[in-house]
Amino acid sequence: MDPKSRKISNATLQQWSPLGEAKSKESIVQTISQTAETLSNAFICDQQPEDLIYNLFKIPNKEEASIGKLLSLLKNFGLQESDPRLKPMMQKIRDIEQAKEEQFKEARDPKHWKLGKADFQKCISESLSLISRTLQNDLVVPSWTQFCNRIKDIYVKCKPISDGKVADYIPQLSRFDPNLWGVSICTIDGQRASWGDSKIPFCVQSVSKAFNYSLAASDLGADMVHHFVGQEPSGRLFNDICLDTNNKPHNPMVNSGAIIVSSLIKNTWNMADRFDHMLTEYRKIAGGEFVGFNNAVFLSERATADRNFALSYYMKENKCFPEETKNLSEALDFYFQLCSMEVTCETAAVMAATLANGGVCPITEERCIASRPCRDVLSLMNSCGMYDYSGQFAFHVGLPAKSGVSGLLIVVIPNLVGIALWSPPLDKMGNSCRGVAFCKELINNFNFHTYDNMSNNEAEKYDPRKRAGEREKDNVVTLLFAAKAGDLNTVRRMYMQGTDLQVADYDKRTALHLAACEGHADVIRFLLNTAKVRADPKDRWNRTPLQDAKAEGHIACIKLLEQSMQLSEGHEDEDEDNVAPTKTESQPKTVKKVEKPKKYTSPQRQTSTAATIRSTESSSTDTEEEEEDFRILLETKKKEIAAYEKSRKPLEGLTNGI
Ligand SMILES: NC(=O)CC[C@H](N)C(=O)O
Repeated sequence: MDPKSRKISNATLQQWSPLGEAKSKESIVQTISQTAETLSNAFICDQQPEDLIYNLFKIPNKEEASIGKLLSLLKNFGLQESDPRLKPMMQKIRDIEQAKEEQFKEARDPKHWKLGKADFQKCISESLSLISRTLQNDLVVPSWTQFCNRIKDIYVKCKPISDGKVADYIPQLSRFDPNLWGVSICTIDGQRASWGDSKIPFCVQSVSKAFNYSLAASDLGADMVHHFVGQEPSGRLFNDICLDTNNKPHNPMVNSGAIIVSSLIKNTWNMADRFDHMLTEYRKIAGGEFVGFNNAVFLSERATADRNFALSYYMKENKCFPEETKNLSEALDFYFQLCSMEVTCETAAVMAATLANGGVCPITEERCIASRPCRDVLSLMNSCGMYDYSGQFAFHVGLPAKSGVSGLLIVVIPNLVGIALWSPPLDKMGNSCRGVAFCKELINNFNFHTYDNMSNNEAEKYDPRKRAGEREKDNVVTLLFAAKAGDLNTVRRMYMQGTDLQVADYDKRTALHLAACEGHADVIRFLLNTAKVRADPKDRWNRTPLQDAKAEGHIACIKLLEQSMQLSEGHEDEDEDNVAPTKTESQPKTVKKVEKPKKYTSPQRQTSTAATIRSTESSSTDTEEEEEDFRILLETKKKEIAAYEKSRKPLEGLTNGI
């Protein structure tokens, strides 16, 4: 993709204008594009990436570059200063700043950190790959600001929802304010953003089931885990006392399965080491973000867990536990501890992004979950993650998700982003009401549903992965193939969606060219009469659709194109006069004699000699009557167009209708 076509947001450009002399938007974009292009081909250019980046942020007429501007650019693409991949750079900046403060005895404004070339390059050296990718706009969501604005709109739209009830069967949970509402996102490239109550800690509760299963399966293997737990949705409430037909828990996402899965984790270790192990693993999945433990919730849940004890004794009776489980209270304590792990929305988004990223944490690039368990947990989240709402969620949202009674709901868009939603009020299935509403609205706006990406999909939803040029490129490709195939419905749909039907590919070929080449008169008629495209676009070889039609001998297409070209010539005459036609002027003008087309043989467009002869012959076989009829039709249509221009009402006859 030509780097010049990569969009740099205005916000980013605004950031840069104070770089010494006021740089025009074009010159900044030019510099970034040149840098991006060179960075993407660094291996073939003589400049080192560090030099390129230094020059990009260099302050004119000074031997310094602004590291502050670099940081604000990274921020515009969603990369946080706290990102572990930027920590070495941030540490070096602080060390240099500290040394300078000591030297100059003055506090310096961090926003405009100016560093000499050696210091600047020392700072960026350990984060070079991420910085280069960002400058090449090569992150998974290139238009970050636009994407975030759309997510924020959905967050705002869901805020007034007041359905649901805060869980109270665990007393500590019931103390949360029902108005709390937080949203955080993290892409597989570590681009992050948050809205609302995203920094307030809360317990993961059943969301832990997804990560416990992932870690157990990574450690023991899927087959071992599924010797004890099934993969079928239960269709029942998350804490129902029931087993499947094999007398096993239905799946790891309901309480029965989760209790058994947690009893499989490091079950020969002592309780303290088991807990430490899981806290460490959770923190790895979270990329070092906050993961705590809420002892009050743990104690409160343990003291009110009759249902889970009853369920566990029922499973003990059915020999569901591994033989290593000797003490049911300890087994349940461990399960309750994992449910009482504390996170924030921001943490949970990184954890969800680790699942979206195939088990590798996006902000540390550390593998935390093996690939197969990551695939398996997403399958189970897709089929069982929302309890007995899972079927409807898969239908309406079509994404892997896991909910918990604290009001947390994580959603995973594989290979793109992890989303954490938190709002305590729950529906009767135990899912966050605002969270579920957000997911439905997300699918209304983005093509994230598993089956939104079918070919010939008619829904025009936003895909944040697309670069601006790619979206246009898609339209061109779709339109030209439709015109070539004579697929008028697709051409009509794209017209209805506001696509410019005059778009051309890199050979400057348009839909009209393709339709003329293939003889699709109905498509030509629609393009000319309804979409009002220019009748005479010229491709790279200076060839018009009329010449294509004649080269291929498509008579009907020739007539339509000649008629339209003459109409527009006549129209241009009127425009040239630029005066309202007076009574005498409205008299029919003599129609210019249409030049017989010259024979066309372009190296790229060798047409068969027969077709060429046919087209030349066909234009000479027109009878005088036909030409007279044609002239009369021409004059009638000219008058109708003049009247239409005045009345701006739909024109009968000429339009193809939609
Ligand atoms: N759905 C949930 O979040 C339930 C978790 C809770 N700890 C329980 O076992 O009931």
